[in-house]
Order: sequence, then structure tokens, then C-alpha cells
Amino acid sequence: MTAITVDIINKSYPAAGQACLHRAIADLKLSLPSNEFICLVGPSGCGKTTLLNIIAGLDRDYSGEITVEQQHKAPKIGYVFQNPRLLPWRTVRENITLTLPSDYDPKTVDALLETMQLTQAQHVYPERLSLGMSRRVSIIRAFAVDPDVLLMDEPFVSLDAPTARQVRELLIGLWQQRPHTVLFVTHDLREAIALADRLIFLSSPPMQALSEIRVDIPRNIRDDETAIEAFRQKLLQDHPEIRALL
Ligand SMILES: Nc1ncnc2c1ncn2[C@@H]1O[C@H](COP(=O)(O)OP(=O)(O)OP(=O)(O)O)[C@@H](O)[C@H]1O
Repeated sequence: MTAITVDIINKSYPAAGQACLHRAIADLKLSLPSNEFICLVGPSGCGKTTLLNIIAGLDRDYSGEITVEQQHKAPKIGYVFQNPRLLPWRTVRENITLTLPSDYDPKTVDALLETMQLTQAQHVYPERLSLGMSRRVSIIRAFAVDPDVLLMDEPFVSLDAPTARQVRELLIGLWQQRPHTVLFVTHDLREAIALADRLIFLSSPPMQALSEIRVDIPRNIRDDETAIEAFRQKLLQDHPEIRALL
């Protein structure tokens, strides 16, 4: 089943200091399958955040069409930003439950907190959290709404390597318990290989999809850095066009 169909004919921004427009996305067509973990990899400025904002419905100033398969009356989109965007005057638990309907099941939140190893921290305020913990809270908040699609925009950027690895493993544990269609943006090819069912490589503006590759490393050895590195080397060998994007 297809979860998201993207057909963007044109997305432009006003070009700084010029009368003309800067074309960010042109004739981009993607068909993204349900319940897959999809990583979007592309150079800085190629339009990845723009694409996520359009899919999320935050940016409607484009020509084309986006279709999101939905299980609810209106499509529910979870969005994890680079900045966790937690409300400082709310506890961890309150930040998670703030956007949930009034009849939400507290046991679901308990289970999410437990899977992300935050049960002990649920009543503290964000200023007491490390960046890795704040990122985990923002991931729970996105999963808690049971989204049709989960968008993640470089959520592990600026974490040190061991913390990024820990949060990545917790995220995959959560996703395996509650499969969702995930669109995850990253610059880091190793991170993408460790996470993804499918990699989509995007070119510089105007953005276009350059290659689409399935990652066939079994999930139970995705923490094996040798397997990840071997896949990366072969990928770059078989698809030299990708090198220019990294
Ligand atoms: N509000 C805006 N006004 C004008 N130009 C913009 C605006 N937002 C983005 N752009 C331009 O559109 C292009 C795509 O930007 P976008 O942030 O989507 O790229 P990105 O791939 O997410 O970048 P990065 O990986 O660095 O976060 C860039 O050239 C950027 O300068």
C-alpha cells in the first residue's frame, strides 16, 4: 500500500535581493509505501525541510498534489523537528499529553515512556533534561498521536555518537512495536543505513529524486558497524552518483 504520494510540479521561494524566484523543488514524484522507514538523504539546502513542510501541510504555497493515506477522518501527521520544541513550563509527561484528546489512554503514554527509558524523568521540567532526553520526549510526543505519517527532520543532529546511537536504537524499538510510515531526513549515510528500509537520495535545487535503494541488512544486525560500513562501501561503488550528494 502507498502511504504518501508526492507530485510537486513547482515550489519556489523569493530569491534574496533579486526580483526572480528561487526554484527549490521541480517535478518531484515519489510514491512512498506504508509502514516503511524511509530515509531522505541529500545535500544541505536541497529542499528536504521544504518537502517535509509541504507533506505536513505547513506550506501550501506550491503547485502539485500530496496524498496521504489516512486511517483517521483527517490525516494525522507527527513531526519531530531538529529542535525538540518542548514547553519549558510543562513537565515531560505534560509536554507529551498536551496535544492528545481528553480521552487518551494514560497506559499508552506509560508504555511509550518506558520504551524510551524516560519513566523516571516524566515529572521533571525540560531544563533538567539532556539533549538526548529532550529528543526522546519529542519522539514520544510524535508517536503518542498515532500518526498516519511520522516526519523526522534530522532529529539526532548535534548529539554525540554514543547518544545518537542509543536514541536511534530506542527509536527503532519503538517503531517495531508500533509500525508507522516514517520519513526521516539525515545527512549521515551511516545513520540512514542503520535505520532505513528504503533510502531516497535527493539532488541539489531544484530537488529531484536521484536514486532509491532498499536496505536489505537484517534488522537484528543493524547495530553491527561492520555490516553498515560494508553496505555503505558497496552502495557508493554501485551508485557513484551518490558521492556528490554527501
Ligand atoms: N523561507 C524561505 N525563503 C527563501 N528561501 C528559502 C526559505 N526556506 C528555504 N529556502 C531556500 O530553499 C532551499 C531549500 O531549503 P531547505 O531548508 O528546504 O533545504 P534542506 O535540504 O532542508 O537544508 P538543510 O539540510 O541545510 O537543513 C534553500 O536554497 C533555502 O535557502
